[in-house]
Amino acid sequence: TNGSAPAVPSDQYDSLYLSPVTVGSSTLHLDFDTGSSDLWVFSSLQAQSSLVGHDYYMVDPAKEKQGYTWKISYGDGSGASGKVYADKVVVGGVTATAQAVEAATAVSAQFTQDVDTDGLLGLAMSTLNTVKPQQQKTFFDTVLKQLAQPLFAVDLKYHAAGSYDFGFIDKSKYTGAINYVNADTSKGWWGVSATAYSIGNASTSATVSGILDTGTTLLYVDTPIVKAYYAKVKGSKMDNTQGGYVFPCSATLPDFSLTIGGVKQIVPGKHINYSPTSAGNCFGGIQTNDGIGFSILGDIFLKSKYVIHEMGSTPRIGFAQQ
Ligand SMILES: Cc1c(C=O)c(-c2nnc3c4c(C[n+]5cc6c(C)n(C)c(C)c6c(Cl)n5)n(C)c(C)c4cnn23)c(C)n1C
Repeated sequence: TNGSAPAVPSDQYDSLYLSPVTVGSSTLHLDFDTGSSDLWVFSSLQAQSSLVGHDYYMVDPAKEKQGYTWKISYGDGSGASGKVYADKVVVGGVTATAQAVEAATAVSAQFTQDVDTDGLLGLAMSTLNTVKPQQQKTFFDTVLKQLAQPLFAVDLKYHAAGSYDFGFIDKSKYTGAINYVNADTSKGWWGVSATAYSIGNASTSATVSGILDTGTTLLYVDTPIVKAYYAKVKGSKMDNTQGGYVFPCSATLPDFSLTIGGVKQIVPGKHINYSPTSAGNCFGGIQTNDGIGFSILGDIFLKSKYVIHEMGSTPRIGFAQQ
């Protein structure tokens, strides 16, 4: 089988993308996250006050995996925890009959406030799943054998609805060749490395090691690269109150690229204006990875590409131009 689900921006800045998923008998809107490996949902186990505005999973005690718990924290400091159920999960017509569904008993304020997101669906390696006493499989791992091809493809778009394809490559979603590189899955993520970056049409050799992460809004790279980029943006500055580089919203932003597998993967300058700040500037889509330890190729990087994640005998990543 194969299937496709839409990926709809949750707000006008593409802060995150939401996809409809049937969990048990409810349809929830989940944030598909290639940077984590838990499928967790808002649930009837939470206080009613936490559920206002959310769709949520009505737990069925008969489906509980007794004694199983989960607890996850994310790069922005948010987190959630709860209990585990085995239930039917359907994404774009692809069905997992007994998928581990992690029902929240507690979620951090960032999630309660974001009333559109009913949970996350992890698409990294199952080795990062947080369920105890026994790690559970991601949705992709659960359905892998039934897929026509062992892959999913990510088609996030700039200020528009894209899609996630499971089990097939949709030729209508990209132009030109697909450029494949081996993925480094040793740390549980979809890891890639670049051998150069370019700002405008000036290219510089550098090793950039990072992970593809649909769950992260921005593009986080090494500080010297970030400084070199904003040196080309008139009026840009590091604004500690905003927590990153900002610039006048009227500034012209140069294109940025990372060379992966010998091919320049270009991020159009337009995509690097993330959103206006409260202080009348605009917040940059490229920010420093200080404190993270590696680069994170988030939505700002992904939304100009069609990215195939193939879990074959050797995991591979394929990049194509949208
Ligand atoms: C190391 C790292 C990250 C690693 O991932 C990261 C990050 N970047 N976007 C997100 C996340 C998101 C996406 N997300 C980003 C948002 C931004 C930038 N803004 C202003 C809002 C309102 C957002 C919402 Cl609701 N949601 N979600 C839903 C979760 C659980 C995230 C966790 N971390 N995260 C940051 C900020 N940092 C430093």
